[in-house]
Amino acid sequence: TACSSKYVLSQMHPMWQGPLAVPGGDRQSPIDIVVRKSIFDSKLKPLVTKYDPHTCQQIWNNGYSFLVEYDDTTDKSTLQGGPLEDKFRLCQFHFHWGETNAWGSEHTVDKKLFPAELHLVHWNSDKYSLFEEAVMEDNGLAVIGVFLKVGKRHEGLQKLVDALPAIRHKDSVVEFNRFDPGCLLPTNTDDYWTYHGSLTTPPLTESVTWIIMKQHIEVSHDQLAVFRSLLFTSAEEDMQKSMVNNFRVQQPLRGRAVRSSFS
Ligand SMILES: NS(=O)(=O)c1nnc(N(Cc2cn(-c3ccccc3)nn2)Cc2cn([C@@H]3O[C@H](CO)[C@@H](O)[C@H](O)[C@H]3O)nn2)s1
Ligand SMILES: [Zn+2]
Repeated sequence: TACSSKYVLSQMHPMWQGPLAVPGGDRQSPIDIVVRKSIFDSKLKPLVTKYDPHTCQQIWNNGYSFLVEYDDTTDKSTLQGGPLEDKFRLCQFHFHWGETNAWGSEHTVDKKLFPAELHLVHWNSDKYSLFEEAVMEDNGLAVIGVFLKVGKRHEGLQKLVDALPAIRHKDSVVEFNRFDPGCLLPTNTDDYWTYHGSLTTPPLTESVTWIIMKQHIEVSHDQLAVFRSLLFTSAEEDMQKSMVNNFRVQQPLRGRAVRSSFS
């Protein structure tokens, strides 16, 4: 019977059927970026990222995505500049993707969907001493979003892709070191959109300065297919569900301005 064989279903994870909008939330993410309504701000500076590959610690499947976690006990891997006043520490990066290449990103540009989106999560280490503190504050977090397109193979990503079979199930972890997240940024990091929003997974706190790169990166069809071989479910569960469509539905702009660093 179905319950005895471990067959794989690709379906919306209950989490994403969760709160469509946080009650009273007026700066929720993700959003559609309407290019012609974005406002050029000449005061926006280039991003300054200083990532130390040695602070990379582990890669794990948290049941929503897979996270590459960094040692954020010192200012070794940081982000500053751009729209930011303070220095922010990298704590992790992860991705969101679809079950096909037709969709998967959380943000869109003039409604254009991308097959996947990378998020590099940082917290304000000038003002707070722990992620848990920063995540509750207006200016606590900064997340860089990078769109992925299907094209040529991404050599830097392959090391990460090769580690995924070891973390197929929820809560599996493997040691992962010496990975430079800078290799996942596009060549041009001067052109971006920025707006004030929220985490796109619970607790959905409205503490994120979003920095969405205008330039995408390319990964191969096969590399994305390995993302889809991950499972939402743990090894013990009977019904294995493939980890796909792990993106949140888009949220109302509520009058927020989206600024661009380029005209
Ligand atoms: N789609 S996205 O908008 O970008 C993101 N969506 N969620 C993200 N994270 C998960 C998360 C955890 N918490 C949280 C809030 C209050 C108390 C405890 C945890 N909020 N968001 C970001 C994230 C943080 N972490 C790790 O959380 C630990 C505390 O649980 C902390 O000690 C580590 O330093 C840090 O790395 N993992 N993920 S991002
Ligand atoms: Zn994310």
